[in-house]
Amino acid sequence: MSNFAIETVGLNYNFGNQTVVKDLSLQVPTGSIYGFLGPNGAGKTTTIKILLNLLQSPADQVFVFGKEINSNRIATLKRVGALVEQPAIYGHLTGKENLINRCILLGIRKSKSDEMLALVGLTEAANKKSNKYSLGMKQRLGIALALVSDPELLLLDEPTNGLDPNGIIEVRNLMIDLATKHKKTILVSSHLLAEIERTATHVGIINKGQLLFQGTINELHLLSKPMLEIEIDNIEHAAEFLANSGYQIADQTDKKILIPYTSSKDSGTINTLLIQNGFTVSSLYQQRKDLENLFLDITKNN
Ligand SMILES: Nc1ncnc2c1ncn2[C@@H]1O[C@H](COP(=O)(O)OP(=O)(O)OP(=O)(O)O)[C@@H](O)[C@H]1O
Repeated sequence: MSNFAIETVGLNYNFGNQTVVKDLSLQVPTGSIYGFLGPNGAGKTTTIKILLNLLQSPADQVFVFGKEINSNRIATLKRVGALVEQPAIYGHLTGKENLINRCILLGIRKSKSDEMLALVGLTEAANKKSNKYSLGMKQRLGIALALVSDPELLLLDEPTNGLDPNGIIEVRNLMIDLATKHKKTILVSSHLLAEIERTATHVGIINKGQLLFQGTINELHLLSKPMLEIEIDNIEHAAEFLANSGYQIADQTDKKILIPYTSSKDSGTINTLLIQNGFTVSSLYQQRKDLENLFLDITKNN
């Protein structure tokens, strides 16, 4: 049996004469949180719709749980839950009523609704009309609806899009819980590198329908080394001092010096060293890369 919950083999997909997915070979390990990262229009939603057989792929290019999707549609999709675009919620019903509705539709005992509410942290809001829910609560209800059938695999298309910081944290923690405590495999799409870095164990990066990188989150970090950004006075002397102390200067502006980030302990040591030698350090932090910089790193490394 394949170790991949999802495997695509040279997948191609066109809308008319526009090719939106090109030779895409995804490998999503069972039990992973796979961050599917790419800018708007990269082809993420199209790929997710293909994985759900909402768009039909050519034969023998998409395998879910090791089975070809087109010829095993019903059996495979029974094991998959999804949240694509807006969650299908009846606003005039409470969260619990929405879930009971789904249980009835799927022929599942109604008491499952309480388990799902607890799982996504909505027990207290169970009897509130869902149109009174915050966006984060609505997303969590959407995920609960996708979980009613107890799927092994969850496909979440930009689940934190449009959420406030609290909502983002709620959804993020829920994904981590589902993967670690409930052993779900999760494919989650996003256009934000920082978002994926906080949850994913594995990453696939797509641009213009093509896979640029695929690997573990650690492999991604090796490829795209984080930097320590030091804002400091007397910049020329500080850079010279750091270089003489054995640190590699990766970049320098008139206010900041960048050196490769190693650990928070090393950052502390550098801070102490600079202060003891008479420099004033205004800030010192690990620079976060955005997707654009990551693309540059990947292209350089290839
Ligand atoms: N139904 C459709 N008909 C024609 N073209 C489409 C259709 N759906 C998507 N596209 C085009 O396919 C390309 C990929 O879109 P897709 O929605 O898959 O990207 P995405 O990575 O999910 O981006 P976003 O985050 O903006 O949704 C885009 O150029 C889009 O305009």
